[in-house]
Amino acid sequence: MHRIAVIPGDGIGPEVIEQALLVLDKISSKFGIKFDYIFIDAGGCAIDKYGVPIRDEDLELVKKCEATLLGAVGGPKWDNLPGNLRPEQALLKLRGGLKVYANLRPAVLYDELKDSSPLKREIVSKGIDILVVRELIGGMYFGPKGREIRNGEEVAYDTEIYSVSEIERIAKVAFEAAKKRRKKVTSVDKANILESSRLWREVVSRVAKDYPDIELNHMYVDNASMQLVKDPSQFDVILTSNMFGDILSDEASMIVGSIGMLASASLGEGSIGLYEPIHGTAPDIAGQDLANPVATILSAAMMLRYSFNMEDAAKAIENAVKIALKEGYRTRDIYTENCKLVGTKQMGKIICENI
Ligand SMILES: NC(=O)c1ccc[n+]([C@@H]2O[C@H](COP(=O)([O-])OP(=O)(O)OC[C@H]3O[C@@H](n4cnc5c(N)ncnc54)[C@H](O)[C@@H]3O)[C@@H](O)[C@H]2O)c1
Ligand SMILES: CC(C)[C@H](C(=O)O)[C@@H](O)C(=O)O
Ligand SMILES: [Mg+2]
Repeated sequence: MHRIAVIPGDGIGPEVIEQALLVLDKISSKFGIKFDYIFIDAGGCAIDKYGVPIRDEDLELVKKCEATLLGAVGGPKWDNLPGNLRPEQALLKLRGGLKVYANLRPAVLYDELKDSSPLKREIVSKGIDILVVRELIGGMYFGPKGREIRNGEEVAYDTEIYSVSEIERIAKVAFEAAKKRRKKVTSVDKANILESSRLWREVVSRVAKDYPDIELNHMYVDNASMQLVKDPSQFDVILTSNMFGDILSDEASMIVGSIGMLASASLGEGSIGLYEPIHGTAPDIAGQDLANPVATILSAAMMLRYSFNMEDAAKAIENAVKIALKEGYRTRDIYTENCKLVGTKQMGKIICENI
């Protein structure tokens, strides 16, 4: 029996979570393992219900679970609330509270989706298989921030701050991951301008000495965002900060077809993990059965792999997704000519049947 906190959230969150749970139910019956789901309100729906993005007691409940599966939070309805009361605060509280400092975001281009990538054939034909390792509980998201009056006018600030130990632990995650992959780490920073990036670069170079078999290169974030569309095949593991990782992972998702395909795992020291698609609540398509549930379904697969050590079950899900794509099923975001257009629910059903 594995206890999972399930946080559907807002917008398309509940729609994609519903499909991921159907997939987990199928895994449960195939692999003879029980999942105990604890449903928790967080995000805009919790603000409506309780007046806060996530209640303290719910955060404590989450901490007692082995893993958390989250849809997405936020939406225009809550956009004008003060920063500390916005739905997105729930995410930061969860990530910080669970101390999941390593956010793994794999961007893999499936052969079947080469036409869904906006990049030219000659670029995608070299293949794309990138793991973005994003630091998740430091940097500008968590540094000192505020508003005050200076020289008679209002100013606002957020602070990018990283300690040696924070950089060391995330760098180790990237190098360890590279060992099992193509043995290359590209550390992305802005060391030509930011002091925090200069420390980042120094520490990453130091950690690299413990990994002589791994090739390390450093790249400025502006160049990295350009190189990602020019020649994505040059990247294996991208190691970067919270803010740069947020931005680069959305870019990485589009070059492999759609943000609706990208899963993520957020891990700390133990096996407890937070699993969520990298996309948001997609208010423009919410409630219309248009969302691609694959990112959330693949996040559930990552949960089985990293928190429950169920490699076979994780592979069964990943394989079921590949078969659905091979058979030509596509949600609207990845649809190309001559494929079979399906909605959120049907995509989930087909993936379940393929397990
Ligand atoms: N992890 C999270 O909970 C999370 C992540 C990102 C954004 N958000 C929040 O979501 C809200 C909307 O943000 P946004 O519009 O900038 O980003 P978004 O990721 O929600 O949407 C961006 C675009 O991608 C499309 N899209 C996203 N997911 C999709 C899917 N599964 N299938 C098909 N198309 C998909 C949307 O329709 C939209 O056109 C904001 O409140 C934001 O703060 C939450
Ligand atoms: C909603 C927001 C707080 C979040 C982030 O910036 O981390 C999202 O964009 C993501 O990528 O998970
Ligand atoms: Mg993001």
